[in-house]
Amino acid sequence: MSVRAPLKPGKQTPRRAVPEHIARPEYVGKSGPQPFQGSEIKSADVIERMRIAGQLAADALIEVEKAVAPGVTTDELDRVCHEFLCDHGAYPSTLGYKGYPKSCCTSVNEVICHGIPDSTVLQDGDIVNVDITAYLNGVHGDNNATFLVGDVDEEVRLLVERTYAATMRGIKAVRPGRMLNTVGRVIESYAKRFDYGVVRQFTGHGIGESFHSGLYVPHYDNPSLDTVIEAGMTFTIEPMINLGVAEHHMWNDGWTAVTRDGKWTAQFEHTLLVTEDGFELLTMPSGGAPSAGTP
Ligand SMILES: COc1cccc(Cn2ccc3cc(C(=O)NO)cnc32)c1
Ligand SMILES: [Co+2]
Ligand SMILES: [Co+2]
Ligand SMILES: [Co+2]
Repeated sequence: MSVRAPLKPGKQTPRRAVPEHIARPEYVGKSGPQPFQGSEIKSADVIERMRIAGQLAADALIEVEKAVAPGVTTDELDRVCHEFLCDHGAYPSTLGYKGYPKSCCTSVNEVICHGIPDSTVLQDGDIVNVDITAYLNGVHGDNNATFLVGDVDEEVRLLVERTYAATMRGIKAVRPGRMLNTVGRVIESYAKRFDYGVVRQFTGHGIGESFHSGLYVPHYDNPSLDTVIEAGMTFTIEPMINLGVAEHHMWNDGWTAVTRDGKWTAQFEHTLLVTEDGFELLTMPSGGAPSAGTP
């Protein structure tokens, strides 16, 4: 296995501008918590708008995937994401969200989530998760994928492949009337086959006119979760699965979570709608084939 030194924060570029005509989410320019007021059951109109925002977020992820290569900085990935979303009239939801400074999250190797794009240069053998949320016509679409950078070790490649498989197993368990805990139970039981750590601190979430609603979607078995899945709900499933322990610690940038033991981690995310007989993925690209990790 190529010995890659542990990651350290790089240098950040100044905040990117968003054209004035592009509508901002309610939290931009505001500090402090923005309490969620909506309903978890979305109207047909919100759902239709989420289909469009979700497809754009998925297309943005594919555009960024094309830029992933050894020698490319994570800030370059942020530029590609930012320009793609703005060119299509969307606001990058993470920019200014709780003060977050960039238009996507780029989480390399042992970074679990919320890695900040910077001067970090991707190296052959790395993995990088890119998390993109598009805000368009008043609604958010949130997705992420973990990409291989050049030639990745078998153990790490298997982690990525199995994390995608675990994500899809969790998604396929969604249907109205089921307990929401079913999602976490199937994800965790699959990950445990390989002795992987399933992150507990960060969960999936309700999403729609708000980036995060009050709904939490754990990716582990939590028998005390008494939420029943209902048609019309829209939420993300975004498990973070580690080669080693599930625990994390935070960098002192206040955003970046890394694995406690320094072992590498992978993640995939979709935004989905609960339908009368199951689910509909809202973050499918316009070209049809979803982004990386799909064997
Ligand atoms: C204040 O504390 C924190 C710490 C970390 C992150 C943030 C805020 N934030 C920034 C980007 C981001 C993305 C998601 C997301 O759902 N990805 O799938 C969630 N939160 C996010 C705040
Ligand atoms: Co996330
Ligand atoms: Co996301
Ligand atoms: Co999310």
